[in-house]
This record gives sequence, C-alpha cells and structure tokens, in this order.
Amino acid sequence: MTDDAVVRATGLGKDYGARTAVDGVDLEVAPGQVFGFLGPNGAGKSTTIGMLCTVIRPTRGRAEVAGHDVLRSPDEVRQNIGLLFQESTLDADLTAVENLRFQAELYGLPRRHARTRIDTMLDLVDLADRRDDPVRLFSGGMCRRLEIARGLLHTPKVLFLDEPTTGLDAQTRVAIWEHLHRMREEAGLTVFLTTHHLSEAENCDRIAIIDRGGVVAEGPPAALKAVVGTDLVTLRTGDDQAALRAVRTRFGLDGDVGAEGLRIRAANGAHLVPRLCAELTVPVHSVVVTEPTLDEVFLHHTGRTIREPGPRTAGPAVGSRS
Ligand SMILES: Nc1ncnc2c1ncn2[C@@H]1O[C@H](COP(=O)(O)OP(=O)(O)OP(=O)(O)O)[C@@H](O)[C@H]1O
Repeated sequence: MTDDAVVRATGLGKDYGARTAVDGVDLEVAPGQVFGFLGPNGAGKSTTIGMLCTVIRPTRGRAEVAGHDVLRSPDEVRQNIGLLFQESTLDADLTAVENLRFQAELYGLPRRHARTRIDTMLDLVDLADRRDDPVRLFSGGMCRRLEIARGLLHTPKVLFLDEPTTGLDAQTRVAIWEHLHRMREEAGLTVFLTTHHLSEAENCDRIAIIDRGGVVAEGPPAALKAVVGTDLVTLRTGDDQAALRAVRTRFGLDGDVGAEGLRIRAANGAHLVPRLCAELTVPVHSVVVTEPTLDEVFLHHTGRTIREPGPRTAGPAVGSRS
C-alpha cells in the first residue's frame, strides 16, 4: 500500500437485498493520476463511484478519499471531490455563468473569490465567450465541459466522472479528454472515471477492469495488454506462402495467410519487423503491427468480450491464438 493514495478502497462492497452489486473492491489511486474503471453495463461501476462519493452507503469494506473516510467523514470527502453524474444536472434555463454561481453558493465560496474562479474555469473549458448564453442552447459537448468546470469550481482534489462521454460523438469525446488532461496538468487534479468504452480506457494512466462486481485486473493499459497477448504482425510480401515457410523454419513462429496477407503472432512485433525485412528472401511490401486490445484483456480475464455482455463461457486463452 502506498501512503499517498488519494482514493483507497479496501474490500468495498454493496448488496441490494440478495443482489451483490459490488463484491469487495480493492483499489488505490495516486495523486495526479487519471484512473479508469472499465467494465460492461451492470458491472458495478456506478455503485462503486457512488460509494466513493458518499452518495451510496457501502454494505461492507472501507474507502478513503483525500484522506477522509467515506462513512465517518462524508462532509470532508464531499469538500474534496467534484462529481459528474451520467445524466446532466445543469439547469437548462440558466446561463453558463448562472449555473456556476449557483454551485459556488452551494459550496459557500466567498463572492469575490467565486467571480475570479468562475472566470478561470470558463476559460479553461473554452466557454468564456458563451458565459451568458442559456444552457439549453449548448451542444452535448459544451454541457459536459460546463459540468467539468462546475465540478472543479471549489478546487477539489479528485474529480469523479461517471461515463463522462456517453452520448457524445467521437470528436467531442476527444475534446473532453483534452480538457481532462489539461485539468490534470494545470491543476494537479486526480481524475477517477468509469467507462465502458475501450478507447476511452486507453487514455487513462491506470485502469481497473471490473466485472460482476469485482476487479479482475488492474494496471497501466499497456502493461495489462502485454500480460495477455501477443502482437499481430501483418505482412504483404512478394510470396506470402514462401514467407510463411521461412517464418516457421527460421523464426520458429507460426502464422497464416489470408486476404489481409501473412499474419504472424509474436511477443514483440516491433522488434521482429527489422529481422523479418532483413532475413526474408522474398520482397516485403508492407508491414502493420497491431498490439493486443483491452477487449482481449477483458476476454482473457472474464471469458467474455466487453462488447457482448452475456453468460460467462469457458473462454479461449488469448495468448495462444497463433
Ligand atoms: N438501487 C439498486 N437496487 C437494486 N439493484 C441495483 C441498484 N443499483 C444498482 N443495482 C444493480 O447492481 C449492479 C451494478 O450496477 P451499476 O449501476 O453499479 O453498474 P454499472 O457498471 O455502473 O453499469 P452501467 O454502466 O449500466 O451504469 C447491477 O446488477 C444493477 O442492476
């Protein structure tokens, strides 16, 4: 255990009657990290975030946020966090600045400090020029940005976001991520978010994969992928069958030839490519190296893919597909 974790959960669990929504989650988030909680619908992400934010009372286990226990010191926890729910909670009839003023009053920010803080936050999320427009005129992405500004108004240590980009188009998603990273750089913020988007999880410094209430894997995305899978190297050559024979005999690797060309599974595809180019006697026209995906990580640990929630099956071992 690290001493400086800003979010820490130990055996955190929640039952709703006979249904276990979260089943003993252990996790630690270091200051300044963007930490992602990745899992399919119903995995227990929202319930976990709710417990960390003092909105849902845990059935068992403990959690601390910014050094405060969620059960014993909920007010201190709330002072130190910003929270964005899945659904927007902005008042559509108020302007951007009015929404922020309302929040400043809720948190008891002194008026002069609130004024400068509101200006700073509107600048940071690029909404300064829309400050006096009613929120009902805003796009989904602008609403999300305004909510981020609102969540950060009282200078929390941790920003919790439940599915921050759900319902937004790909371009807006990228913009929201740019803002989150900027907040982290400029405000030293810790970000804790839930997502079921694999591409979104790739943006995180660390992720915990949750399935059926429990964490099944935790670490930086690249490390999680490195554990489960091999890279896929796809080659176009002058003679793919001859190249495949050479790959088998000289490199001791297996592969197959299909419509996409020669496909080889290798532990470190990027290192293999120069050797292939140097040693194959047939001309190499193109090479593509594809790393394993987080979906494969999920499959490896749960036997299912994150895209297709359904009954657990005896899953194939991801590392042995060649
Ligand atoms: N208030 C509740 N009463 C009963 N069951 C609940 C309640 N809230 C959540 N659950 C159940 O707990 C489990 C976890 O739900 P949770 O909302 O935490 O999942 P999630 O991973 O956030 O999913 P989603 O991405 O769909 O929000 C689900 O089976 C859900 O039906």
